[in-house]
Amino acid sequence: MPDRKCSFKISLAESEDKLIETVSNLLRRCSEQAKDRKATFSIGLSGGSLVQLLTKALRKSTLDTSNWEFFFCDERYVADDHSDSTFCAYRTEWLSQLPSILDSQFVKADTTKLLEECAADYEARVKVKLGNSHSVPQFDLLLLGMGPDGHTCSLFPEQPATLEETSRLVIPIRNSPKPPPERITFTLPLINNARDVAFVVTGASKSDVVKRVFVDQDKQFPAAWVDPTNGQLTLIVDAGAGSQIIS
Ligand SMILES: O=C1O[C@H](COP(=O)(O)O)[C@@H](O)[C@H](O)[C@H]1O
Repeated sequence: MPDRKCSFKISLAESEDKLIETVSNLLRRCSEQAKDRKATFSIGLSGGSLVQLLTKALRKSTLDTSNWEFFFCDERYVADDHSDSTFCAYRTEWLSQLPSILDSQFVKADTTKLLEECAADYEARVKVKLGNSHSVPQFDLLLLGMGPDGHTCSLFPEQPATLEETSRLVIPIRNSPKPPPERITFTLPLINNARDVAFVVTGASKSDVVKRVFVDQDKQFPAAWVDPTNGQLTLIVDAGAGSQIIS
């Protein structure tokens, strides 16, 4: 098996309840560690299936989220109230289910700007919020999903040049193979500078790609490029997604 720079842990959950508990425990550990360092806990969110799972994990936990700041690892380039918007998905869920989380805790992209500007502006917002002491800001935690094609954030296998980005931390995406076609996404320098990065992947249809990404580390899949330089990588899977990695 190829080497990783980071420490890597797999959590296989036998039921949805166990998976949600595992995500809650991760949130507790990372937010408590952040408390020792600074006033806020910075967490980058992904969309898709993670929205429901994270909502359940936060509801189950008794965590005080008042000092948490929620960013978006990728965002679809649509209006804030569009059904494809990841911000809209979280806001809609959390308004009713987690009303203590305020709109002001979301650091979201301004999708009224032109796509290029939207990406550059979001990078600037991340830098301002997380401080400029490091040339690449450091998130406390990034929660990532992975598609059946091995994409993560909006880094797709059909667009390998996006994996070579070394200077920009947030880039525009055009012609995304998965709709909607226009998006913005964190790039590898920002992702791999996080303290903790966790993939949450569910469903038997992803079992093959889970093995190819996390066991074989097959670099044709963008998710296989996630390897936090000084951080912890965690894979949280259910029995379906993890069925080919159980030894
Ligand atoms: O389009 C996206 O897909 C991925 C994976 O979504 P899932 O529903 O298969 O979990 C998601 O992580 C990303 O944020 C989103 O923009």
